[in-house]
Amino acid sequence: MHGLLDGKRIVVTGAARGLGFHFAKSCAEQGAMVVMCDILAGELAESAHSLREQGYRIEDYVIDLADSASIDATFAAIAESGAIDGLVNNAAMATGVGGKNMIDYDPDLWDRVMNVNVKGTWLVTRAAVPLLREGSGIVNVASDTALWGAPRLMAYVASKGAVIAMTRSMARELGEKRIRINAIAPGLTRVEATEYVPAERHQLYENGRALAGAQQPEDVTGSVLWLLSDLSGFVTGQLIPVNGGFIFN
Ligand SMILES: NC(=O)C1=CN([C@@H]2O[C@H](COP(=O)(O)OP(=O)(O)OC[C@H]3O[C@@H](n4cnc5c(N)ncnc54)[C@H](O)[C@@H]3O)[C@@H](O)[C@H]2O)C=CC1
Ligand SMILES: Cc1ncc2c(c1O)C(=O)OC2
Repeated sequence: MHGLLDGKRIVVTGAARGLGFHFAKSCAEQGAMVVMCDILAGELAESAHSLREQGYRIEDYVIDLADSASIDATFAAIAESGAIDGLVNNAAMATGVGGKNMIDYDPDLWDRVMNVNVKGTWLVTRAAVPLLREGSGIVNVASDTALWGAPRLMAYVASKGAVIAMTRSMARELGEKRIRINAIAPGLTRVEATEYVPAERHQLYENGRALAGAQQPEDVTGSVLWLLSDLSGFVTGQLIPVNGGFIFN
């Protein structure tokens, strides 16, 4: 069996559910050993167990991106079993952060969203870098809402814009270590976290795509696998929208 990620050890944050779970699973299917991290301890244990039952090599760690001590402790534990070959910065506050316009938005929620989505991505990347082998790839999961400016989702949109900009800056620094870092910008994808999104919003996306219709997690995994693999070995600092060709204006 030859997989795109044979023998690589890949860390995926936010892997208990949603897109992160699909990224973890597809990395495992491509031959990787996967380190699944999430704040949801119970769901993480169940998800890791379900993949182990399918014969995959999975480690799982509880982590809180809002707590730098938790991040450093998790990566110290990961380091005990050796180096890593890739990282997917997928965890983010993506649920319960929208629906309010900018006038009514709660400043404390703004702080939490920025803290987890932006600072958390930096702190995780910082903790991972000493463990990453030369040639490794990092994938930051942004969102196409940052490209077209989804309304009533302001803090989230701002946080993803920051992730995109941070990716470009980090690429220049990490290039010195021969580590690549890129971002993807998925469109609205059908997962538990987006079930609350009103039907009209789903319709707007689905009708606005060059490839019309619903976006599933399976539509996003290929881009992550490619960016983690040696096939993208000269690609860094880039943003790849993975949204079926959503038309922005
Ligand atoms: N579903 C969608 O339509 C889209 C999602 N995205 C992005 O994809 C990524 C995954 O989101 P979904 O699967 O949709 O949502 P989700 O809410 O199911 O997944 C997010 C995961 O991150 C974890 N997480 C949240 N806060 C954390 C913290 N402080 N520490 C550690 N883990 C934490 C959650 O427990 C959860 O498992 C996010 O970065 C999201 O912004 C981007 C574009 C579209
Ligand atoms: C929470 C949330 N709500 C709506 C949307 C997204 C999202 O993550 C997204 O990325 O595109 C639209």
